[in-house]
Amino acid sequence: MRKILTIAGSDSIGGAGIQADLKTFCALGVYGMSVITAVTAQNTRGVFDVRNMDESIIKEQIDCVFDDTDVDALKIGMVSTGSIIEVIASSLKKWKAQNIVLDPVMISKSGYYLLKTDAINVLKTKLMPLADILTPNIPEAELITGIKINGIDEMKKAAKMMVDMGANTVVVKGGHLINDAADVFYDGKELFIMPEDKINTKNTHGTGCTYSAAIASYLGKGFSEKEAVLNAKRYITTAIKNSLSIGKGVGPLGHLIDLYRRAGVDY
Ligand SMILES: Nc1ncnc2c1ncn2[C@@H]1O[C@H](COP(=O)(O)OP(=O)(O)O)[C@@H](O)[C@H]1O
Ligand SMILES: Cc1ncc(COP(=O)(O)O)c(N)n1
Repeated sequence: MRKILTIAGSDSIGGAGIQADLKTFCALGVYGMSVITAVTAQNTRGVFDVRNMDESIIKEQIDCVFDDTDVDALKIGMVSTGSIIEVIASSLKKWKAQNIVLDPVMISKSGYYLLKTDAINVLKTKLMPLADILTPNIPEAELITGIKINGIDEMKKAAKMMVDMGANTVVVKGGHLINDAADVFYDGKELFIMPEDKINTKNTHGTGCTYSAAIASYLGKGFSEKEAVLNAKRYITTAIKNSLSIGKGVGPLGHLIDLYRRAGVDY
């Protein structure tokens, strides 16, 4: 069985972060492992408090995992501060980690700053070059590149800019577009659009987390970057179509293993 690691924050309501990632790993038939960077007190209505783990326990969690077993792929989600980013970057280099997906989580759907603004530069210089695939949403791509993104043309431009800045493959996610949910893939050579209609639901808590966890799962199973992203796009679309009206706000996605089998999602 392929072994996939998530390095991310905990979400008490179970829709985003570590919890979304482990549910995705389970549904996609891979073995999930976790390094917790922060504990958030949040629900479907918002993030109410955050405690970052200290750097030493983050480093020790990473060392414990890599010292004990191979890691076929990993994803990085919420990393709040520059010093947390630095410890993760140096640990991943030390263990020669491969198949790294970086979801540059910055602001939650409810508007909470999960990454300190002064840490964006550290993320750009220390983590972006280590990642095989970077998956910013539109506001994150705007903060990384400094350009305003209103549609597909600017998503393409931003993807190219991020590759020029040292990213390897970039997927700019279009979940924040008004009437569309197309994503842009660019690996420095091939650029293509993954078209998708916008699903009419308010329950999209943890879409970015789930998508990056699915990409990591498929990379770990040995799919090419392009195939991993295309398969993950089918997974996230199915999970949003089957999202759950749990809680009083933005509800979570449906990670139901039988559902993906029935939808023909490739294991
Ligand atoms: N309402 C929706 N209908 C269909 N796909 C969506 C919808 N919302 C988000 N997505 C898709 O979910 C994935 C995550 O995107 P996004 O929501 O932009 O990420 P984030 O959670 O980081 O803001 C992308 O593939 C995006 O196109
Ligand atoms: C621990 C954690 N990680 C990531 C997100 C982003 O998810 P979303 O953009 O759906 O709020 C979150 N809310 N909480």
